[in-house]
Amino acid sequence: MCAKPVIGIPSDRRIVEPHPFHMVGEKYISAIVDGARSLPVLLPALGGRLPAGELLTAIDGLFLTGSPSNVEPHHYGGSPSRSGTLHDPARDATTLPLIDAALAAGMPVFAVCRGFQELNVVLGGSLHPFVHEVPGYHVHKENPADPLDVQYAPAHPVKLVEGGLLHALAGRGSVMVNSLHSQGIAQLASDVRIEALADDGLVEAFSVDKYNSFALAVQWHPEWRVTENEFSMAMFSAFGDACRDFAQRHR
Ligand SMILES: N[C@@H](CCC(=O)NCCCC(=O)O)C(=O)O
Repeated sequence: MCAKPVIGIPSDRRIVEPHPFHMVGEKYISAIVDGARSLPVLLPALGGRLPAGELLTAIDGLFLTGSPSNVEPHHYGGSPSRSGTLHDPARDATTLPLIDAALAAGMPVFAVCRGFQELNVVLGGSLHPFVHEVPGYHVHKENPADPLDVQYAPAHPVKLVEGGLLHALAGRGSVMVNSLHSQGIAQLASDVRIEALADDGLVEAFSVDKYNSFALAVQWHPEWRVTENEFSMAMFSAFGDACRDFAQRHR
């Protein structure tokens, strides 16, 4: 039986008074175990203290999670954030170079929510910090006062673009997705394939073909109760298979 691929999950750096911790939400870890059928390895948010090339030698795939923190706007030429915006510079300093190196190495990459936004920034795109304040766009963020089951419940449909990976995995042209984000794509990166659009026209998923590997980013949260959602399981299973193939070719 072939060994399971090892999938790196970069951590957030958060202060649990008075100490800094590096952490990943359990639902992301579970989705790699149960959906991708792979071994999750949490990567510390140490930035340049652990060069991206070194980290990549230990993994067969890269999974970028969501986070309440925003990518700092200086990474995409954006205006300074409003005061009180939560940032995580240690995560930015870790994930942005790591994504670039993983793509260049042809390593499979799967990105969710903040991870979706990071991938767009790495590939030259930009973000709206408050997409609901942009004329024409709907409110895409959750109500944090709601119970988690409500926050992560299906919130709006997305149109899956025919000929794309998600359309093939879903076997249909539209799915309902959850929605827990304030930021959204302003300028979509170049050389990517739009995979899904919200009914207000916001890009909700894209893939990257030019590196001849699995590189998929979605704005919603397929990790939420992954085993209960056939489409989510199909995404994580396809990602795990791509990582398995990468491991066999590179280990
Ligand atoms: N901060 C960004 C990204 C939002 C995001 O990832 N939300 C999920 C946080 C909780 C979780 O990990 O599920 C934005 O506001 O757009």
